[in-house]
Order: sequence, then C-alpha cells, then structure tokens
Amino acid sequence: MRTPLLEISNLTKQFGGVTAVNKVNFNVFPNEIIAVIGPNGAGKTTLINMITSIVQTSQGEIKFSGESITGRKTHEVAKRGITRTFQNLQIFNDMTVVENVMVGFHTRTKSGFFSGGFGFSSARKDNKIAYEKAIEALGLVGLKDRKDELAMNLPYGLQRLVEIARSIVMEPNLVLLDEPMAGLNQKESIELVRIILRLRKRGYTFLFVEHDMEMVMGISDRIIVIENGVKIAEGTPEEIQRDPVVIAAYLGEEIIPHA
Ligand SMILES: Nc1ncnc2c1ncn2[C@@H]1O[C@H](COP(=O)(O)OP(=O)(O)OP(=O)(O)O)[C@@H](O)[C@H]1O
Repeated sequence: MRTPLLEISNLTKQFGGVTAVNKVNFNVFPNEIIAVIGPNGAGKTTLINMITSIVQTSQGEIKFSGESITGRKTHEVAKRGITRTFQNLQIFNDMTVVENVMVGFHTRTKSGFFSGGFGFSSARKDNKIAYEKAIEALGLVGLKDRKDELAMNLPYGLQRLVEIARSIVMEPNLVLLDEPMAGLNQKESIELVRIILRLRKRGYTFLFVEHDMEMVMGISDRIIVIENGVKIAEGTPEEIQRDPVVIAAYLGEEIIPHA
C-alpha cells in the first residue's frame, strides 16, 4: 500500500462561534495533484492555513511523511518541505526577479537573506547556492531570461510564476497553491497549467485551492469538495462532475467546464 505524504485527520477549526473547517479527512500521496474546491467561505484557505500552521487547529491531526506536524511553527513546517503561495501576490516590488525567488531559499537557511551583504563567509556561500537554485527554479517556470528585471515591471501573470519559482526553490516535498489562477488571463492560465504539469513530471506534489473549474477538472488526480467546512465529496474529476451532492452544493453553478 502507498504511504501518504500528507494525512489530514478529523481537522477542525473554530473561529469563535464559526466552524470554518469541520472534521475534514483526506490524504495526499506523493506526486499527486489534488484540488480543494467549494463555494466562497467554505473553509478552503483555512485548511491550507492550518497545514502551514498560519492558523492553529482546534482539533484533529496533520501528518506529514508519517509524522505529526500539528501545532508546529510555520518555519518548522517549511523546513520539512511544505511551501505555499498565497491568494494575493506576495512579490517584493523593489527586488529583481531572481532576488524574489532567492527569498524562498533563505527562509530555510541559517544566515538569512539580508545578512548576505556583510561578507560572512557562510552567508556568502548560502547566497551563491541560493542564486544558483533560484536560476534553476526560474528555468523551470520559463523566466530565466527575465531574472534581472525588477519584479514589479513584469505582467501580473509572470509575477505569479515568480511566486511559483520561489515556492519550489528549496525543492519542497509538497507545494500548496491558494487560487493560483486568480487574475490570470487565458494565455497565462494555460501556461501555468503547463508549468504545474511539468513540475509534477519532475516529482513535485501539489495541493491547491481553486475556483477555475476548467483547470481543476483538467489537471487534478483527485478533488476534495468542501461546503460549510465539511468535506462533502472526494473523487476523480469525472466522479465529482456527476456527483449529485456536489451539483446541489454549487446550486446549479457551472462545475462542468465548457468544452
Ligand atoms: N481569522 C478569521 N477569523 C474569523 N473568521 C474567519 C477567519 N478566517 C476565516 N474565517 C471564516 O471562516 C470561514 C471560512 O473562510 P475561508 O477563507 O477559509 O473560506 P474559503 O473557502 O477559502 O473562501 P474563498 O473561496 O472565498 O476564499 C468563513 O466563514 C470566514 O468568514
């Protein structure tokens, strides 16, 4: 039997009287692409925030590579190889593209990004490795040629790719993406899908939250559907598209993408 990379058991989050996530269970296996979908306010971001320890769980357990990571500090979770992107772009406008990606490396090294200029030899060595890794990551998202441009001068869709490059610079075991397609035009969306599939071929595992059903149905191995904090369905894209419970939850909204 395959061993899950991520095991979510009975996961629950209460914000005061609101149960944002309610006894959710699912697994993610290595090299899978798993989508989490659900109407607005369903609890999707809260779920990702609990996995990365930005939000503390009220109940339940998160295991990663067989070990509990429930209640760990965010940097400890990152150290174990879980990275993420956010719903809103987190780009440092006054840094170049490659520097933006290097930030993802330094979150996990001892010296830290901003000590690089002081000439400490370990920091300098870290910086060299970070630069090389960042260039490699930029190559994977097709942005190597833009490495020296200020990130703010890139179009929105390419800034999103800078974030993806930053999230993979440390070669993580699991990448969490929170609405990666938000704000992208059609050409950019197609490119992002291509990149995610390319990264999967290189061994990456993705868990992502998304409203773009065309992407979700086209790219996911399995889909987890959440409504009002509760998992109401889990299955392949085909299973989810014909699940009456899911169709009812979306109240007739289009969950089957247009051809
Ligand atoms: N920090 C918080 N304090 C109080 N309530 C919160 C907090 N964060 C989220 N909630 C509530 O938890 C519920 C789930 O929110 P969440 O953002 O996880 O949903 P979502 O599925 O990601 O929504 P969307 O698709 O609109 O991004 C909502 O009712 C929201 O108002």
